[in-house]
Order: sequence, then structure tokens, then C-alpha cells
Amino acid sequence: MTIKVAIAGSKGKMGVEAVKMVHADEAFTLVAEIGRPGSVYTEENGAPYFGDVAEALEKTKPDVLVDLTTPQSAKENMETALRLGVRPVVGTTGFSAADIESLDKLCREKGVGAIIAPNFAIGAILMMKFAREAAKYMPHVEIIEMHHDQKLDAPSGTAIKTAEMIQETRPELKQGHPEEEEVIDGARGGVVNGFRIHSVRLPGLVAHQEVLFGHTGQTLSIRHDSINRESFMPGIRLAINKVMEIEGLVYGLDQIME
Ligand SMILES: NC(=O)C1=CN([C@@H]2O[C@H](COP(=O)(O)OP(=O)(O)OC[C@H]3O[C@@H](n4cnc5c(N)ncnc54)[C@H](OP(=O)(O)O)[C@@H]3O)[C@@H](O)[C@H]2O)C=CC1
Ligand SMILES: O=C(O)C1=N[C@H](C(=O)O)C[C@H](O)C1
Repeated sequence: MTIKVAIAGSKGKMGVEAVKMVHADEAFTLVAEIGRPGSVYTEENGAPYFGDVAEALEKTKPDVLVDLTTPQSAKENMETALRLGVRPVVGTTGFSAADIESLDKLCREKGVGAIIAPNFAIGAILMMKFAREAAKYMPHVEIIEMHHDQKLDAPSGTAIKTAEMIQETRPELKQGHPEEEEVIDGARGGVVNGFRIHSVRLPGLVAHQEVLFGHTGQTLSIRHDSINRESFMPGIRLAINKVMEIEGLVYGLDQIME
């Protein structure tokens, strides 16, 4: 028996790669592709293509919905899946802490598993884990994330998750000069949990992040680069398999990698 998979956002940059990965894996069957609401129904890549998540899930009855859409649509898509007993694997970023809390509650009410992973690349997960470790000893830290210029959300989901993980070990302290002033608004970046995140958007970039630590007479840089979107596919494969075994919401691939 294979795991039946539907992919929302299947024509996007990530979705196209995910369709290829699911087709190539004998343990999975692609049963539906889903695009922006209003997309015309067609048959593509051997699976029907829908413009409505609920209709796609009701008609094709997948085990798993992979969501690679937009911050505006992912929460609703996930809620639709959970109500229909379909397990979501969500790579879409832009969720708030309140969204994650309410989705976890819904998962538990429905007795269904779900995974939200702000980054599916193994190296990015290691970067976050190493940053959490380093922050214990080097609490002065700034995050610089760099992405392609079509990205909708800032800062990236990866930067937010990294900041959360750093916060688990970083002793409380105020960084920078106490009288520091921004001459140009935003010059010092956004503040998350007491330290800064800087977002760079440029054509030519894919997905990159440097976590920069400072200490007396020394710095430490932990950097990850996704140079293409294939880098995310082993993580999506892992999450599809894992979501079949869990109940409740897992937030972050670090939670299922051990
Ligand atoms: N977790 C991870 O490892 C990664 C996560 N991401 C995240 O994945 C998401 C997608 O990224 P990317 O592929 O670059 O973005 P794209 O804009 O290339 O793709 C998004 C796709 O979703 C479609 N879409 C929009 N609204 C809906 C909807 N309501 N239902 C179904 N489909 C919809 C879009 O259609 P249309 O073209 O018609 O607008 C488009 O095809 C982003 O949130 C990004 O941050 C990206 C890379 C890695
Ligand atoms: O939009 C992207 O491209 C990416 N989004 C994710 C994020 O917001 O962290 C993951 C990766 O950085 C690529």
C-alpha cells in the first residue's frame, strides 16, 4: 500500500519539485494537484488538478496534503485537511505563534497528525541546532537571512524558528550600545526575543542564512545555503512518512529527525 499524497501549490517553485519527488518515490502515489482557487480542473502529471482544496480532498481521499502555497492560504488549507481527516505536511511559512497553537488544538481534537516545517533542508536544521548550542556560550547574536526576491514573508520562517531555538539556551542580555539610534528606520533589523534578524531579498539568491555570534576578540558564523530546491525534498519525504505515525502537531523537522 502506498501513501496517497495531494500537493497544494503544485505549480509553484517548490510544488514542481515536490511533484517530481512524489512521482519518483515508489512508496507514494500522487492523487491530486491543487492550485489557486478558480484554477480550471484538468488532468496533469497523471493526477487531477483542482482549484479547490476541499473538493480535491473529498474526491481523491489522500492520506497526506503537502502544502507549499502562500502565508495567506496555508492555515485555511490545513484546517480543511484536518476537518476531513487528511494529515497535513506544511512547508509554507508565515504562521504566527497563535496560528500554531490553534492548529495544534484542532489536530488533537481530530486525532490527526500534522507537521509544519519552516525548513525541510537537513543542513538548515543542523544550522539551527548548532546555533542553539552556540548561544549558550556566545549570547551576542544576529541572524541574517537572504532569499530570492519573490518571497512574500519577512523574516523567513527559518529565521523565526532559529530565533526560537536560540532563545531556549541564550542567557538574557541587552545587545548593542544602550544609546544606539537608527538614523534610517529599520537599519538595525527586526527584533525577535531580544536580538536582531535582518532580511535580504535579491534575484539570484535561493535560500541562505548566517547566524553570527560575537564575543571578546572573536566571531563565529554558522551558515547554510540551499543552492536549489531539491535540497528540501528529502525532508518532505521524511515528513510524509512520519506524519502517518503521529498525533498532534509537530512544528519543525528537528523534532522528528532523531
Ligand atoms: N519549508 C521549506 O523548506 C520551504 C518552504 N518554502 C515556503 O513554501 C511556500 C511556497 O514557496 P514557493 O514555491 O517559492 O512559492 P511560489 O509562489 O513559487 O508557489 C506558490 C504556489 O501556490 C499557489 N497558490 C496560491 N494560493 C493558493 C491556494 N489558496 N491554494 C493552492 N495553491 C495556491 C500559487 O499559484 P499562483 O502561481 O497561481 O499564484 C503558486 O503556484 C512559501 O511560503 C515559502 O516560504 C519554500 C521553500 C522551502
Ligand atoms: O521562500 C523560500 O524560498 C523559503 N522559505 C522558507 C523560509 O521562510 O524559511 C524556507 C527556505 O528558507 C526557503
